Parts: sequence; structure tokens; C-alpha cells
Amino acid sequence: MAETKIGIIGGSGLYKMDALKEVEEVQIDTPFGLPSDALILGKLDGTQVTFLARHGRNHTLLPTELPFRANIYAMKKLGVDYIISASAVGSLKEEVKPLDMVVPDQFIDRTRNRVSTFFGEGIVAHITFGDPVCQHLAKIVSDSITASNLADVTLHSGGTYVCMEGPAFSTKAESNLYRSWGATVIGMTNLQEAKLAREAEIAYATMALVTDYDCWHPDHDSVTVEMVVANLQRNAVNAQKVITEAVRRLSEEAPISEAHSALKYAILTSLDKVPDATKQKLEVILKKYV
Ligand SMILES: CSC[C@H]1O[C@H](OP(=O)(O)O)[C@H](O)[C@@H]1O
Ligand SMILES: Nc1ncnc2[nH]cnc12
Repeated sequence: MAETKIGIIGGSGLYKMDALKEVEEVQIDTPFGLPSDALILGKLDGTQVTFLARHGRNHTLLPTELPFRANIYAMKKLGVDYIISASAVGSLKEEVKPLDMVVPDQFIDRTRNRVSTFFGEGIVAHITFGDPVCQHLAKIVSDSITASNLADVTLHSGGTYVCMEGPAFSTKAESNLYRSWGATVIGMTNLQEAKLAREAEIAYATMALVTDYDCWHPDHDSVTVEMVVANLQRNAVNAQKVITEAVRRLSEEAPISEAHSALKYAILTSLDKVPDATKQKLEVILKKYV
């Protein structure tokens, strides 16, 4: 099986990458169960990458049901050091319009039914998460959006992504609350991925595709799945162009990220006191340190 340093997680509307060549599907079992779908290994413009459809290729998993730990663990097992996430989001700001692209640099966690850590069962670790996105990778994604010269798409570099539980969209009171916090976009999936990727020492950044104005905007209809899907279909080709460019730059630059050493000072428990079963379970993540 080919080693691959670059992972792509495709969200709503991005269930496969048409430009992938020499494709191989691998089903990876993990101590946290099966990932959302088989991982697709292939070459994107000559660079080996791993692609995963976040909700499964037929969109069968709710945000709450996503096996976030299995997804990140499986990527780590394949040698992934960088993850680019493509995600549909609603806009919380007038100037961030449907079809625009945002590369968020902060998150607010409004989820309540999810496990967001690999640790526990005899090992305690606290990663630093003040800057939850890899700034080098985020810059590559932003620069790739600019370089792709997409008609009618404005890039917003930076901004706060509110991660809500779903599956229902927000109430107007919630949407306006997030606006009062200064947040930029809202989605249901990226916070756990970013946290678990950091724990697994994988650099993470998101290309957020704006599909709607959520429900706060007085001049726009409240968000519906129909609206999201229609805008995603318009944007899917753009998304793949940007990802191809970002993968090209990433394979050339291969920046060292602070994420790559996130566990260096984070693990509090002496490893000789960690139960063997836990060490085995986390082997893929801990191997540098044991
Ligand atoms: C189809 S609208 C709601 C759905 O879309 C986003 O998914 P993803 O982040 O995987 O692109 C949002 O988070 C919800 O899961
Ligand atoms: N308005 C919205 N709220 C939550 N997730 C979304 N994904 C796309 N649009 C969204």
C-alpha cells in the first residue's frame, strides 16, 4: 500500500475526486472502529494522496454519527502528516456570500454528543489548541484559492467556524448569538477533526465552501438542504481545482507544522505507568514517544 503524507476529507457534496489516478481503495480497521468509508488512495497530478468521504460516499452518516477518531487514526496509520478538509458552511456575516470560500483560523465548539480525544484509559494528555489550524497549511490553501482564479469567488482568509451539533440547522436566536460573538461561518463537523488531528500530530486546515446565509439574514430564505446542495454542485469543480493546487504546493513545500510535535510536552502520564492495552490501542499515535 502506498505511503501518503497528504489526506483530503471531503464533506457534503465532495464524495469523490474525479482527478484521482491509479486509485486503490483500502478498508482500514482501527481500535476506534471503521472509518466513514474506505480510504481512497490515488495520485492527484502525480502526488500520492488519501481521500475520505466524511459522511460516506452515499452520505449515510449524520454529523453526530461520524467516526471522527477512526477517520483520523486511519489517516495517521497511512502516514498522513497534513489533512485538507473541504466543508460546506453557512455564512454568519453579510460580506461572506454564498459561493465564497473561507479558510477559518478559529473554532467555537457548540457540540455536545461527541468524543473529541484519543486519550483516557490510563493516559492523560492536554494538547495546546489556541491556534487550532496549521497556519502554514492554511496559507497554502488560501494561496491556492487565489491562484485558481475562480470567477465570482471571494476568498476570506481567517475567521471563526462555529461547530454545532445538528442535524437540524440553528434557530434565529442561535444564529444571531453566534453573529454577536463575531463568528464567520457555521458547520457541523470540523472541530472534532481539528482536535483529533492535532492529537495525532497531523497539520489540519479547512477550505470552507459557503452555501447559504444560515437563517439570520432578513433578505435571504432560511437555509435548506436543497440550497446547500445546489450551491455545492456549483462549487464542486472549484473545490477540486483548489485541492489539486494545494496538494501540488504542499508536496513541494512540505512545511514543518507545530502540529507535528503537538504531543512533545502534552502527555502528563509517565509512559511506563500507562496500561499496555492503552499503549497498544494508541500505538500509531504514540510510536514516536514509546
Ligand atoms: C448538507 S448541509 C449540513 C451538513 O453540511 C456540512 O457538512 P460537511 O462539513 O461535511 O461539509 C455541515 O457540517 C453538515 O454536516
Ligand atoms: N447554515 C448551516 N449551518 C450548519 N451547517 C451548515 N452547512 C452548510 N450550511 C450550514
